[in-house]
Amino acid sequence: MTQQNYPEHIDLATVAHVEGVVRLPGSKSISNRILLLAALAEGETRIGGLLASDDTHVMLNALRELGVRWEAQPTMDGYPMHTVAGGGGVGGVHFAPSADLFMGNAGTAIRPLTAALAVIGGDYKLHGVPRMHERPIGDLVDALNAIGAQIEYTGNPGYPPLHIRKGNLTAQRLSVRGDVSSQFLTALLMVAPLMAQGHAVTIDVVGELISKPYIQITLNLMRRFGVTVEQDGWASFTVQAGQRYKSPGLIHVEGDASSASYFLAAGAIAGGPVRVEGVGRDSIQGDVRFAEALEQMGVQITMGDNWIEAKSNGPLKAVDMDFNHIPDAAMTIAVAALYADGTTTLRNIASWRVKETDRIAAMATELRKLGAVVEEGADYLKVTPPAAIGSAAIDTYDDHRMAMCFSLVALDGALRRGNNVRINDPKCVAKTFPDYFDAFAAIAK
Ligand SMILES: O=C(O)C1=C[C@@H](OP(=O)(O)O)[C@@H](O)[C@H](O)C1
Ligand SMILES: C=C(OP(=O)(O)O)C(=O)O
Repeated sequence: MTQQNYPEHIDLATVAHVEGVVRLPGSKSISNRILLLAALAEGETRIGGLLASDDTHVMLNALRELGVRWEAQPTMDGYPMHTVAGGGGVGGVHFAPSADLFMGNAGTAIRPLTAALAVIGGDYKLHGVPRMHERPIGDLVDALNAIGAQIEYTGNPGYPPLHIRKGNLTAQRLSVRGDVSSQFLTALLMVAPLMAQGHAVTIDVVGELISKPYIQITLNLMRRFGVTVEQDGWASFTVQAGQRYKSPGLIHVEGDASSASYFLAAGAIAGGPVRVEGVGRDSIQGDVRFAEALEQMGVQITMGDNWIEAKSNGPLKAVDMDFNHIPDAAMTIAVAALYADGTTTLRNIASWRVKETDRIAAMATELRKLGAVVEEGADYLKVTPPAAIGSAAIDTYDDHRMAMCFSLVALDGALRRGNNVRINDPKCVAKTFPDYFDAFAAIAK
C-alpha cells in the first residue's frame, strides 16, 4: 500500500506564513471510474495523472486479479502514464471466472465492481477493512438481486463482505435508492451498457438522490468512453440499446478537488495566497464548489481554467449552508468554522455517518477538544468557535479527511504559537493523498 514514512503523530514546527503553489494529485473519483471504464472498453486506454493512493491501488490490484492487463510507465512530468488493455467492449468483456478481491475502504472500487461482476457473472468474493464491512451496500445489492443477480452477504446482511455468483440479468427497468450513497446509482449506470443488449435499460431513483455532482462525473466519463445516458431530471436514467464503451485513446485525470480544499482553506485561514493547480473552472468535479463556500465566508478566491487561489481577507464569516452537493469538501468547512465570527451550520450531511468513520460524531468530538461548542444532529453540525483555540491531540479514526482537515488547526497553532495541535496516526492520508503532509509543509514556511 501507499505509505509515506510518517511518524505516529505530527506536530508542526513554528511557521512564519502560509503561501505557495500546490500541484494536486489526481482525482480519486475520476481515477477509479476511468480504470473500470477502460477495463470494460474496446481498445487500449492511456491514462495520464492517475492518482497513486490506497483507493486506486485497490482498484488496480482488483483489475489485475480479474485478468485485466495494465502497466504504469514513468513520464517526464513526474506522473506515471497508465495503459489499460480494454476488455473488448460490451459482450467482449472477459474477466477471470473467479477471484477473491480486497477492496480496502474504497467505496469507488467496491460499489462499481460489485455491479460489474454481478452483471458479467462468475464466482467472486469482495471484502475490505473492518470499516468497509460497516459501510452499507444493501441498496445496490437489492437493486441487482431484484433483476436476477446472485449476490449473498457472507457477514452482516446489507454490508460487505459479498459473494457474487453467476446470475441471469434480464431487466429493462430497475430501481435503486439514492438517499444513502450516490455510488449505488453510479455503479448501476456504469454497467447499464453491459445490460442494454437488444433493449434499452432504465434506472429509476427511489428517494432523494444525494451527492448529485458525483453522478455528473459518472455521466461525463461514460460519455468520454462513448456512451450517452438520457436523463429525466434526477429521477431516472436511460441507456439506449447497442451502445458500447470505446476507449478515448488518451485521457487525463484532473487534480483532486476534495484534496484542494485543505490548501485553499489554509490560504483562507492563515494568509495566502495559496494556489492549487490541477482543478479550476473547467473541472468536472462538484467539489470545486468548495471555493464558493469559502467565498461566502469572505475569502478572496480567484480561478483560472485549471487553478484556484485563496487569500485571506480578514476573519472568516460564519455561514449556514446546505452541503449535500459537496459532502467530502464540506468537512473542511467544519474545521474552517473554528476561525469564523459566529456559529457555522452545515446542513444535509447525513451521508457523513456512513463514510470512513461516523464523520459527524468524529468531527464533533475533535472540534470539542479544541474548545468549540458543537451541536450534532442526525444530518447536521453546528460549530461555534471558542474564544481561543486550545491545545489537543486530534484522533483521526483511520479517516484521511479527519487528518487533512485538522492539519489546518495544527498550522494555526504553529503560526500563532499559542497552542499545540497534534495529529495522531497521520498515515491514514494514504487513502487518497499519501504525501499530503509533505505537500502541506511546502506551503507552511
Ligand atoms: O462517487 C464518488 O466518487 C464519490 C461519491 C461520494 O459518496 P456518496 O455518494 O456516498 O456521498 C463521495 O463522498 C465519495 O468520496 C466519492
Ligand atoms: C467518502 C469517501 O470515500 P469513498 O470513495 O470510500 O466513499 C471519501 O474519500 O471521503
